[in-house]
Amino acid sequence: MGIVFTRLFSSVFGNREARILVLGLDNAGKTTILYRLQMGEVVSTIPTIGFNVETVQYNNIKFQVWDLGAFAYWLLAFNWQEDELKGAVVLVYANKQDLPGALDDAAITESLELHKIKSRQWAIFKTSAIKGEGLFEGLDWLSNALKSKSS
Ligand SMILES: Nc1nc2c(ncn2[C@@H]2O[C@H](COP(=O)(O)OP(=O)(O)OP(=O)(O)O)[C@@H](O)[C@H]2O)c(=O)[nH]1
Ligand SMILES: [Mg+2]
Repeated sequence: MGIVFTRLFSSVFGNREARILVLGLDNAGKTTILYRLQMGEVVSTIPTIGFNVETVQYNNIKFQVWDLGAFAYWLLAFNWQEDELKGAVVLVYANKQDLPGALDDAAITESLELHKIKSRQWAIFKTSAIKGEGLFEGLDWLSNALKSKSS
């Protein structure tokens, strides 16, 4: 897995490429979000075994999205090097906002201690992958953050 993350983004014929590593608790909605972004539809999912890699083109940026199941995440944790994520920006989706009792963005910021991140750009967006809400707002932020870094 090591070589996969060596290049976070590069220019390809005027379009940019970025890699997104999707991390989250089991059942959080990672795979649903991935397919919602890619196809604009809700697909039924089963727990991810291994990983999914899909490409999402948005705002002139081609995002290669790595959605890891628990085992792939475990493998990665032992294999990745710090500098492979150097310069990475952090986008947090506070998903399942359509469910009663979902934590809002302020509560999640506090529990993940996002406010303590000083060395990277980060942002949090409330989303409902089922309803298709908030996801592209997050990608807008991400593409602007990547553009401002590389200009
Ligand atoms: N109500 C609600 N359900 C959601 C939302 N997003 C995902 N789900 C449901 O949550 C369940 C788990 O979604 P997945 O996308 O498989 O979650 P995952 O994070 O990929 O799970 P693992 O692969 O097991 O780590 C599925 O039944 C989804 O339909 C959401 O925004 N709202
Ligand atoms: Mg999954």
